[in-house]
Amino acid sequence: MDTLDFSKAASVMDIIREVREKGDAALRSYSLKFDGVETSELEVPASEMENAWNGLDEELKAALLLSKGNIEKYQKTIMWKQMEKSELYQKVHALRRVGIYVPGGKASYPSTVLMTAVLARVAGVEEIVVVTPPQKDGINRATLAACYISGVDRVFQTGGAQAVAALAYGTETIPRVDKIVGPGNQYVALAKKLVYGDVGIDSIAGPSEIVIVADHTANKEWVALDILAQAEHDEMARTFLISSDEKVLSDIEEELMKQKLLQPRINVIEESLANNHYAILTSDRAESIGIVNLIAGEHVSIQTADAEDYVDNVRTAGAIFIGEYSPEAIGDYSAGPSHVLPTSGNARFASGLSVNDFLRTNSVIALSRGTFMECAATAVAIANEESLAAHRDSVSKRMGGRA
Ligand SMILES: NC(=O)c1ccc[n+]([C@@H]2O[C@H](COP(=O)([O-])OP(=O)(O)OC[C@H]3O[C@@H](n4cnc5c(N)ncnc54)[C@H](O)[C@@H]3O)[C@@H](O)[C@H]2O)c1
Ligand SMILES: N[C@H](CO)Cc1c[nH]c[nH+]1
Ligand SMILES: [Zn+2]
Repeated sequence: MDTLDFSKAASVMDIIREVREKGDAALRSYSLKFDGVETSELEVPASEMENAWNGLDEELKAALLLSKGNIEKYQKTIMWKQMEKSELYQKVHALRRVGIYVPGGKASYPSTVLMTAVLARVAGVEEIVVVTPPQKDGINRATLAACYISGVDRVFQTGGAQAVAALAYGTETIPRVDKIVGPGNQYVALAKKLVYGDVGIDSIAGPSEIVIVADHTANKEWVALDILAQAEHDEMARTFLISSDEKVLSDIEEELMKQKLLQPRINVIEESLANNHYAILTSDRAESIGIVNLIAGEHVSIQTADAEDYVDNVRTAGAIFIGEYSPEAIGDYSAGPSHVLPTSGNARFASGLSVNDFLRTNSVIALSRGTFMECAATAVAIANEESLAAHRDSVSKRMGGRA
């Protein structure tokens, strides 16, 4: 399901062009325009990261460290391994410099720092640069503290499409990176799409989404809160509730209307629910699974008696949360896998961010004469078919060996 708003693409293109032409001056002027903040200094001094960490209360410090530990543990288990050298093998390299977009428009996201920078560190990236929107009272303390414990090298206060352009092309102050990762709103997502090719990107991780399948065994209050937890991110956040039981749908919808009134971010929630919430009645389990796969949502949460059975059938999801004790919010903060996940149907072809996004590979071809001879005649035949005589001769001359 395509949900990027392309009517914004022209203005995003203008922003990118302006940053390429005017560099830091353009960043300052956009910060004033979109964030209402004067940014005479674009870089946050490294000492502020350490000070922020030292000033954090002990409970939050412990929480961030535990989350970091779980992220590291999980990412180490899934990291590509270096193959043994042989005649044909694949070599794994860490990227040299990466840029991380940490959102900061409607909320602060220290968790996103952990869910991105820790992965880059595990991969062995040499330099990690963070960009995040400027704030009137300075960058959020917990975000800076998370940068400190995650091993971020430099933090710049600039957000939106302009920050993505700065990372893609470099400015006087912000270094050009090899790859940009991290989630953001529509402007960020469109900018990443536009600069791709000049720089690597992870995937389009835009406004949050959840697809919940529930049956009569689901706890309606918990499900309602799971819906609200995504709706509170953004007016554009999309939430889907699927059930083959009409009463389950109506009970949960009723609970949702009650629960939303207790939420401090009610304004964002109401707009998100009004425009982007769907309650879908299906005829049976098979139809529910079909719809889940069609939506290809960022998060799929299964809260049914037979939740385990869904794992093999749900093929398109950023991440799958099985059972009532795997709420999506636990994945946002502390389970281990990154919460940076593909949105807008991108789960049809993209995966969630992992340590392997910070690696690249190249194949190595180091043939002995014997192995060369095994494939030489094939190469000559195909080169002839392609009428590429120099290719043919490059192989055939070697077939006779050195004089
Ligand atoms: N998919 C994921 O993995 C994931 C994870 C965390 C957050 N998110 C999503 O990230 C998003 C964060 O959005 P946010 O808005 O809070 O922060 P953000 O940092 O993504 O966007 C804020 C920036 O948007 C730019 N902007 C705002 N209005 C603009 C305009 N009219 N024209 C041009 N630029 C404009 C400004 O530069 C501002 O600094 C949410 O949609 C949330 O759901 C997704
Ligand atoms: N649910 C978001 C991804 O869509 C990630 C997040 C960060 N903090 C809270 N939630
Ligand atoms: Zn969330």
